[in-house]
Amino acid sequence: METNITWLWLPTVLFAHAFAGFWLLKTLLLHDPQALSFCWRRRRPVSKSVLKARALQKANEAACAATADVVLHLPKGAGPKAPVIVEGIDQDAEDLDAASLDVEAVPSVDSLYEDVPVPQLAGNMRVEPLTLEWQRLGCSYRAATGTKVVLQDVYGRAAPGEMQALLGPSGAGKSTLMDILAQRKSVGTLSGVLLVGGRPVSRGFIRKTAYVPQDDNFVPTMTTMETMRFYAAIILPDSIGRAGRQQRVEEVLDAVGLGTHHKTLVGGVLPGGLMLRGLSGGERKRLSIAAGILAAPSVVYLDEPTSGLDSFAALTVMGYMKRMARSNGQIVIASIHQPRSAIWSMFDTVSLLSSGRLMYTGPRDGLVQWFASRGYNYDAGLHGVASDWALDLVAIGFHKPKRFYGHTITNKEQLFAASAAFVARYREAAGIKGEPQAPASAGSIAGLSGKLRGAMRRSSAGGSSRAAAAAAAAAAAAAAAGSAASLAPSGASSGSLSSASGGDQLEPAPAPLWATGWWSQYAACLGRELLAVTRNPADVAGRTLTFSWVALLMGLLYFNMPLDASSLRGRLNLLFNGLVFFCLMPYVSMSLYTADKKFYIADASAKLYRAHAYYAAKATATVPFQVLSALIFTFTVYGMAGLRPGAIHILQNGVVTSLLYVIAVQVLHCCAVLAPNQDAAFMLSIMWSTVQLLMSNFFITFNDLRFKWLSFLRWFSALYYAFEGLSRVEFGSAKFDCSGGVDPAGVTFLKQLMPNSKFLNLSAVTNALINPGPDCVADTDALLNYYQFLRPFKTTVAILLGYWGITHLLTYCAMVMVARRERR
Ligand SMILES: Nc1ncnc2c1ncn2[C@@H]1O[C@H](COP(=O)(O)OP(=O)(O)OP(=O)(O)O)[C@@H](O)[C@H]1O
Repeated sequence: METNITWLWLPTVLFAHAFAGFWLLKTLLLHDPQALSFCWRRRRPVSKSVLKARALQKANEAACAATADVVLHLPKGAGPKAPVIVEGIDQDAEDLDAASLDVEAVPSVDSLYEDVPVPQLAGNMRVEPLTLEWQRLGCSYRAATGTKVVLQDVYGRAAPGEMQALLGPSGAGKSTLMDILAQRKSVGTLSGVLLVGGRPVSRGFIRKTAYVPQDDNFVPTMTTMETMRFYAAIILPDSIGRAGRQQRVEEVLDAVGLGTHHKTLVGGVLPGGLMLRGLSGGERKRLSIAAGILAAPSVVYLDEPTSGLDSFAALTVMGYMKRMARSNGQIVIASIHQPRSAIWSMFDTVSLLSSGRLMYTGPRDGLVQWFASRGYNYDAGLHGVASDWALDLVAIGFHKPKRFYGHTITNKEQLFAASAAFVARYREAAGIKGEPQAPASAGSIAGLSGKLRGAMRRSSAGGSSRAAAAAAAAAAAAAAAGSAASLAPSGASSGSLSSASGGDQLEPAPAPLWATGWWSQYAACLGRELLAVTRNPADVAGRTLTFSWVALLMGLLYFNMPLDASSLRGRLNLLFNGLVFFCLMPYVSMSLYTADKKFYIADASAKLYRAHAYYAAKATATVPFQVLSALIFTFTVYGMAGLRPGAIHILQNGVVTSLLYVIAVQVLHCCAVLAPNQDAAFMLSIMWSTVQLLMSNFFITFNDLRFKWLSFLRWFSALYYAFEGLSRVEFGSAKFDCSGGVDPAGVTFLKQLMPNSKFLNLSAVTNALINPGPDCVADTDALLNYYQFLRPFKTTVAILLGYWGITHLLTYCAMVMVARRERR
């Protein structure tokens, strides 16, 4: 007798393959739009925006090529000291390079990049020029060996239109300082004062800043345009409107030279290890910058913007930033290693750190003068670019040949003495009274903003006046440089915002913490999640196929089970095996869950969106696909094996299996968030899975437990509840025909197992077992009683729903907690 339900499993299998094929094809076409060109040959019209972008790109390249010419075209026979003949040099660059390179000049940024467009601000967007000032900043961590001070007594200031370099050897504290300034620091004991426009920094200040990290946080399967639209939807205010957002995105992409790459995938390594071709390293960096400047921030922090770029790409990126800062009155603070001379000349001011101490802060050309006043002399012919020399000077722990370095800093004592001298000079010139900052003690680890705000309140109570702070900083910098140079950077002061960089502080307008509402954030995150899951071949498409193929295998093994008592064991085994598969299958996606965590932490540190908006979007985007996969598996196996007929039973089976699968996914996701790394996440998950299997009541019934009290573990086994639910659906109030009797092979086995049983050897007994009669009926409620599966189906579903809800709650709390703890 045919028991398999063809109308159920065959369409399910066909649908699964068509569904997975659809997403795979879409992904293929995204990677290679010409992949199906053998099917049709049609030239796609080039859109107006792409044509415009191509023209701009050409202009950009021409400007950059001109740069290359200027720098490379030395007069014939020119030696290292021969003058370079260029036109249009900038006075600052000339001063610097005369001193540092012993060449006449490096061309000015303005002359190099005058043709490169700086994006106009869309609609009613405007940059709010702000001054930034920090005093006595400190940071320490609790370590096994005691308190580890990584930043101490750091001062500085930045004015609108200024580009400031953060220099220092590895481990000097540059990233720590930048994290504090960008309000991203969430670990460690922090101290000091951060003033914006002379006022204590407020929560909303982060909306006026952009932090461009060294490693970006883009979804590899999204195009540049989709990526920018996501950021636009999150960080541009709702009032700009859809058209305004699109205009701004196009402008910024054009400006950073990505106007012709709207449809290029970002690319990179997908969670799971698949490598996607996409943007080059330099293009990714430009995309990071584009995302950073989208909302016209007042302050842009760049964490090592040139790392990983070739020197030409580095020059292009920094040249663009310089022009943007100057044109829009934005502050750019960039941590940087070994800038080439042309890039070094772009910086207006410098902060030099070493071992967490401030070695210098002030105008770029005051750096050499300050150290010269301390007896550390710079020889341009010998030492190269001044920044390289300064880095060498403050690096300790290495052998420094005297012939090359002359008088230099070689140990901590000398380093701390030089730092103390600079800080004392700075404080004296700024009129800052009181003791210098003591090392931040290892107190409780607090969130950055709370800690800083606390510190700022104390500072305000101390009567620090805004005007005095500004004037003091300027005076200090001038004094520190030992020259008449003012803090106002030459570039900024010559620009339209010169007044802003003088003594008057620009006060910030209050800003809300979030640029957009909950729904806008939810919609943007949902769109991004959908693109991420549907375009990753290992996600939706790969999982659908895996579910379908495993189901086909399982269905073939149990194909067409007879609808009588002889199939009872097979049915029970099949139900259990299917549930085990649902518990194990989420392991294949562990890399996706750990990648999600990394993504969220990075976005949370930039305060891009509300945690609940993100979480709700993630669940909305992923749960339907999870349920679909579970149903594809269930319907295929159910139909092929021929489980209990009836639509209601099929539906109830699907509800339970889907619930178990989403629970298993959620538990593994939670483990990935809680665990410090993927290995630990696997360990946690395996502990959970072991409890699921052992406490399912299948391998060992609770009645058979040696230590009965251990049966409390069943409350943690979602597999147990699901098994109970499925058993009730399959066997509840069912009557199975048993007229076929017990399999004769089984009876023979019993006889061999118990050779002394006289009763079994009676032929009447054997016959009764093999031929129990035509009216034999097996009441499967006895089976349910044996396993103590007595709960009503609805109760089981309610318990599974509650279990799922709790796992979501745990994951959400863990995610928020982890994001608070670690930001990088
Ligand atoms: N969470 C932490 N716990 C303990 N020490 C830390 C922590 N984060 C950073 N540090 C230490 O703080 C010091 C400064 O680190 P930071 O990353 O700011 O330096 P950096 O100048 O940016 O270095 P690099 O140029 O190599 O990136 C380093 O010694 C680093 O080991």
